[in-house]
Amino acid sequence: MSTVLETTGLGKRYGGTWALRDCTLRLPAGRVAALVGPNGAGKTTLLHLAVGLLRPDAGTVQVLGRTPAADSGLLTRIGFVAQDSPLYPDFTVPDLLKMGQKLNQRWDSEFASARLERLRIPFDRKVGKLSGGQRAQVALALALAKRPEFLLLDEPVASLDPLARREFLQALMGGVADDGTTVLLSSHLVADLERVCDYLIVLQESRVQVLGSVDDLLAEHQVLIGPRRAAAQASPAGVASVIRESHTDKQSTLLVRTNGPILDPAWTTRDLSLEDLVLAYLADPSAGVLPGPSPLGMDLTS
Ligand SMILES: Nc1ncnc2c1ncn2[C@@H]1O[C@H](COP(=O)(O)OP(=O)(O)OP(=O)(O)O)[C@@H](O)[C@H]1O
Repeated sequence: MSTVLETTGLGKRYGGTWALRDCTLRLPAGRVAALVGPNGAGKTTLLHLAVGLLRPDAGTVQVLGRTPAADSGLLTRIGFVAQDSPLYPDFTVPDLLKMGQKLNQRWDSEFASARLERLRIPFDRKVGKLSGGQRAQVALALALAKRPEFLLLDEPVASLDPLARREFLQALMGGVADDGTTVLLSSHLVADLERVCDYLIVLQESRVQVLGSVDDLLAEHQVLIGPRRAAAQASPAGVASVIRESHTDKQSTLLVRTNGPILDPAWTTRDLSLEDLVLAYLADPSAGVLPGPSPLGMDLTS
């Protein structure tokens, strides 16, 4: 399977502080990847390195087999919606559509106009006078109209109301499904991402903490509910590591990474949501799932 984004030991430093460090990851083509992590984890830095707005201080980054920042031809093949959807404030939507047409060979003007008309975005008003959510919709329409091979979005839904958020993500999926576009989408709204993303990258403290296909990650994690266990007690067979645990007087609830089936009848098992998984890892910066020979023999990178 071809690779759209590949980083090796990638790092970016501001003064003496690393904004992103030792970042090694591979995003296969056709994936819709969620990029999550707490404030300041390095998400925007990674996206800016990938689109060539920043140059690495360590390691390498390759997008579609090329080096961003050194290859301006790459810009015609990628779409980027930056945080807060910056657009020329004095331009109207038709101005932006005209500019997009001039600058992009594969530009789909009809798609962008139809989409923005359907969303009732005012065409006669300067975009600086649109609401934050309307600007986000304009920015997405412009990015999709490029028909990019790789689309990167930095917190695109943060300013949208819940209904608009759902519509935005549906439009995103509709817009990319036919073309097989690879998407990398940063957001704090993990529950929303669960519906649309099939790949997960968690950054924490400027490093990659979790990386892999959502299906594989959910398959190898489970919630176990059983009798209250003592602090030093061994985990049941099939548990590779306990990511998070909570206890009542009589009962323990463990979120675990497995390396085999849990057959001990004392424990009831339950699947977990992507949000549960992400929150558990974020709560424990020392835990991590990175590609390599996995306990279940799954290749987390494909
Ligand atoms: N221009 C800059 N100068 C100095 N430090 C910076 C600069 N940009 C980012 N940083 C620092 O780099 C780290 C990573 O920032 P980044 O914006 O990549 O995080 P983020 O995960 O996108 O955060 P958020 O979720 O808040 O948007 C932070 O500690 C931030 O303060």
